[in-house]
Amino acid sequence: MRAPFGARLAESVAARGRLCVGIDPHPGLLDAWGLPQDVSGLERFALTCVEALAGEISVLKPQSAFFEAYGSRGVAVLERVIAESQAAGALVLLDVKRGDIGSTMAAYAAAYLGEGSPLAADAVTLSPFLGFGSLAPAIDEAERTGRGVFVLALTSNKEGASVQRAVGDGKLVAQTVVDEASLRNAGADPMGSVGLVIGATVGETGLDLSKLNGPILAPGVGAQGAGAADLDRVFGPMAHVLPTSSRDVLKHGPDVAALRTAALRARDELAAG
Ligand SMILES: O=C(O)c1cc(=O)[nH]c(=O)n1[C@@H]1O[C@H](COP(=O)(O)O)[C@@H](O)[C@H]1O
Repeated sequence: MRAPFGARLAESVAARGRLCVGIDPHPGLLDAWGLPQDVSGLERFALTCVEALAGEISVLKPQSAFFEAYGSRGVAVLERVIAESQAAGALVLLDVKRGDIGSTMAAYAAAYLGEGSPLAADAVTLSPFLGFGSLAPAIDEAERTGRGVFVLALTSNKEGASVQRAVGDGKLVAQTVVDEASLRNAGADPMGSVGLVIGATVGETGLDLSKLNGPILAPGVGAQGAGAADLDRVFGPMAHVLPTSSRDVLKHGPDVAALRTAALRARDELAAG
């Protein structure tokens, strides 16, 4: 039986440092790497990332859409990315941003978090905007299988604020997401397995994160403009913040050594102060 995701993440970050690298095979990056825009190019791109990063970086985050764009053969590449990254010791956070009514959410949970599913990762990204409670089947399944979830709270894009900073029941919608996640994580040691996504670009969060007891994925560093100073400004000395960067690291490929060096440099620059 797998240990809970929160414990596995804490252990991985202690050993490998706090950085998640996104595997986002943008068509423009395939071009820049001199690869064809077909399944063979996708496969070469993604497996080069795994070779360069999976033995060193604590979390890899493949973005599902870039694989789905190539149909079933692209999804087969995603399955290999998940399996080979895990075999090399990295945790895999599958970025699918799912959210649905509870009965179908259970089907997504089986696909991405269920034991024996070829697409099961260590954790997935979820969207709570059908109501946090609609995510219960996925959170329950993650808890059953030692996996985790990262729920969108304050996203890095500027359009997110119109929904996430809206006030309902006297508090920010994003605070409701924080509070629900905190309830699920209460009492877990060293932390729970229900993470949040809060962009490093969001400035003052206006959120009380003191009871979260879970990890925070912080996208927006690098290509979206945020850096180490922004992480400090947004999160202060909070524990369990996991910055994530995709294009700013990936642009250093296709050379395996150069890609690895760029990732390690980003990890060191973004290390907790
Ligand atoms: O959930 C995410 O990963 C995510 C949430 C968010 O608020 N903002 C955000 O950029 N992301 C993802 O993080 C990655 C950022 O990529 P770069 O901008 O190239 O570093 C993309 O895969 C986004 O989909």
